[in-house]
Amino acid sequence: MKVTVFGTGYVGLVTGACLAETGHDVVCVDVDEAKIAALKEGQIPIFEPGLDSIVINNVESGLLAFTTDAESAVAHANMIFIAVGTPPDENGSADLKYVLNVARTVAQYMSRETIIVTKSTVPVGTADKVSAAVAEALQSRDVDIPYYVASNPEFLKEGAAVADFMKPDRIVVGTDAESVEAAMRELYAPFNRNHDRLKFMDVRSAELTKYAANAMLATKISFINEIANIAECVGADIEQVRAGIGSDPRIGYHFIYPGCGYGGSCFPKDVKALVSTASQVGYRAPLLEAVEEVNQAQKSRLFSKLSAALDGDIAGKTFAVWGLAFKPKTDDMREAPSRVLMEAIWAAGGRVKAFDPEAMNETQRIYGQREDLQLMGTKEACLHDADALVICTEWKNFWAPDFDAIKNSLKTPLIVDGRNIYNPHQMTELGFRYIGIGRGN
Ligand SMILES: NC(=O)c1ccc[n+]([C@@H]2O[C@H](COP(=O)([O-])OP(=O)(O)OC[C@H]3O[C@@H](n4cnc5c(N)ncnc54)[C@H](O)[C@@H]3O)[C@@H](O)[C@H]2O)c1
Ligand SMILES: O=c1ccn([C@@H]2O[C@H](COP(=O)(O)OP(=O)(O)O[C@H]3O[C@H](CO)[C@@H](O)[C@H](O)[C@H]3O)[C@@H](O)[C@H]2O)c(=O)[nH]1
Repeated sequence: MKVTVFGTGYVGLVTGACLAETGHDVVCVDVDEAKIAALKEGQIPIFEPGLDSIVINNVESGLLAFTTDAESAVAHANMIFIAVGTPPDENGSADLKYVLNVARTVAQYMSRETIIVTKSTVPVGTADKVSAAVAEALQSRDVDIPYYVASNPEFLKEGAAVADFMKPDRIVVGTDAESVEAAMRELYAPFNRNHDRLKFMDVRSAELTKYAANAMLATKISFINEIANIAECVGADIEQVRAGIGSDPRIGYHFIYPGCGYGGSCFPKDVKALVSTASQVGYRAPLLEAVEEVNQAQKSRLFSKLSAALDGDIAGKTFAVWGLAFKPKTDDMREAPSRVLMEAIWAAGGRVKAFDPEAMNETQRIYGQREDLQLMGTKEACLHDADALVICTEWKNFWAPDFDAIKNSLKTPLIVDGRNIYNPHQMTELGFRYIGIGRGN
């Protein structure tokens, strides 16, 4: 099938590349000229495992093309995906300006019956707004072209985006139109072979399903972080508690890893947006408000622990920071806990030597040159003459380091571990002062 995708970020690029990989004929369009120029050259603007090869192969085979020309992109297909950003506005609601701009652009150029599919994460009722924007633009052109607006929220995780898209747990489609259902079945047939993963529902339910999924996952994380904080106060080890509760299949092991708070471009903004949606219809959502509040506090705990371990004496000291991305296998630093930690260290007069396997360029882009931040080429290089090591992201490469070398390099053998990747007893035996999350210290 011919498909057009607006937006070449994490979702748009992965959607376009994965649809092309299964034989669809895809054009991806973006307003960012530099990004499109780079993609045309085979340069992938984000680090996402497996993405570069499917983009390059499908561009070569002619099934995937990139453009900034919206008119030709709309002419390419009568199934058009909107996969642009929905950042929070000043009230925490999702800002729909990019989504509605695309809707108007599509209406400006479309010449035949068109299915417009919202893949961006959008609040309940957005399909109606998209529909109204299209209707208005068509009216101002004085044309009457039939169109449908469907919802098809995306559930991929960064760092596993290609794998998630290729093997989805479910594909949610909100539509009331049988013809749209048939088109979506055809589009997703390659992803739907052994089990029927397609879940058709009404548009509002599809829009809410996306927020409900993210809010549920964020709730699990804030829940375990709160239990971790209680564990600290009562001298229990959250890792043993986690194993104890996760073995109950009603609870499960997924998304109950305690840490330094959830980050990324989705959970923080989507929980806030759902709280905002609820409040707009007169419902206060105290559980979701608490999920957000616990997470904010959790992100500050690494610095509090570091500062407490040094009796508040941060000024003039240097700290090795391992892991800058908000999670492993990505270079994305949006809402990353590492940023809260580093900014607190700097505010207190400390310095940072940092390493991340993929997010060094992104860190440089965000913070530029500053004399209290040194980006080091290896994790070992951060340690020399540092007053402590702080771990923000659980990259696999950090799990089994040479502990003797760490001890020899650090000025004091202090490790603050925001992801609980080491064994506290072993660390004590090795002579470290080891502070984890929810581990009785
Ligand atoms: N990042 C994720 O893991 C993820 C997963 C599921 C859902 N989502 C949702 O998907 C949406 C997109 O997220 P993302 O992370 O891919 O965003 P992103 O910021 O990485 O990319 C958005 C892209 O849209 C482009 N754009 C903006 N206006 C445009 C226009 N008028 N025409 C064409 N392109 C335009 C931007 O230039 C940018 O390249 C958001 O609603 C997000 O919540 C994200
Ligand atoms: O047990 C856990 C699991 C995750 N996290 C943190 O939670 C954040 C988000 O992680 P993850 O969900 O793996 O990454 P995202 O790429 O943000 O993906 C989420 O957000 C996407 C955008 O909406 C959705 O599509 C995905 O289904 C949803 O998992 C990261 O900071 C993780 O460190 C924890 O602290 N503990």
